[in-house]
Amino acid sequence: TRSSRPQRLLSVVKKRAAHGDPQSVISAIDYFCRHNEWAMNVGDEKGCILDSVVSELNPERVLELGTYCGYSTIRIARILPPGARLITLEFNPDYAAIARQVIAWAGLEDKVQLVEGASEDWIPRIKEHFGIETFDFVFLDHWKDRYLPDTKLMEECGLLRKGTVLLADNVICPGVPDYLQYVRSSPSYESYYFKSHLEYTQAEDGLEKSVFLG
Ligand SMILES: Nc1ncnc2c1ncn2CCOCCNC(=O)c1cc(-c2ccc(F)cc2)cc(O)c1O
Ligand SMILES: [Mg+2]
Repeated sequence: TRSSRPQRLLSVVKKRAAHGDPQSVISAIDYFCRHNEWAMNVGDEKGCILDSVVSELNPERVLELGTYCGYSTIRIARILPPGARLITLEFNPDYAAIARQVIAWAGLEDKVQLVEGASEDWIPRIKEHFGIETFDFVFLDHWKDRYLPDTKLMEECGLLRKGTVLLADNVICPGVPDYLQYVRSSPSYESYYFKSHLEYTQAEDGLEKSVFLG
């Protein structure tokens, strides 16, 4: 049967990117998705905004919701300080299997822990399972109707501290209206919208950066 889109992405990475070179993996994926076949990676334009938010924060403990093929996982992991750790949750086992190989090809497996399962099942177990108190940075890029309930769940589970930064992808396209309304009106968050475009297209999209105030 025909290969899957994630399988085609992995084969492009193995053919075009240098093993152990995260930037070449990022460039190979972006070239393929722009010129051959669109895929739902955060992409190069929003990816540069992601890079700037992460490098300004220098987070030690990072959570990513929604791994897909690991594109944003390696964008984040490649600029983390030594000793920093990224936990990424992926629901789809086929995506997870591809993401593990993409992360390994980039040589970043020591900084990344990929966990398979639904965010709502894993978020309440992160503290005791990973021995983590709170996260410094959370990247939301999973089911758009899970952004809000999972943010409230992270609050309830004490995974956020004063200053924790949430960065949400796709706040315009596909859109997360309930999440946006919450972080922009809640006194517990200071929010900022980075206007950009949907990956590899000219459609509007953007990232919402929200600082938890405790
Ligand atoms: N751990 C977990 N717990 C729960 N659920 C989980 C999970 N891990 C994964 N999932 C499942 C969902 O994963 C993928 C979510 N991402 C998107 O759907 C997405 C869609 C578009 C898009 C598509 C079509 C258009 F026309 C225009 C835009 C663009 C994007 O940038 C997107 O990120
Ligand atoms: Mg996305």
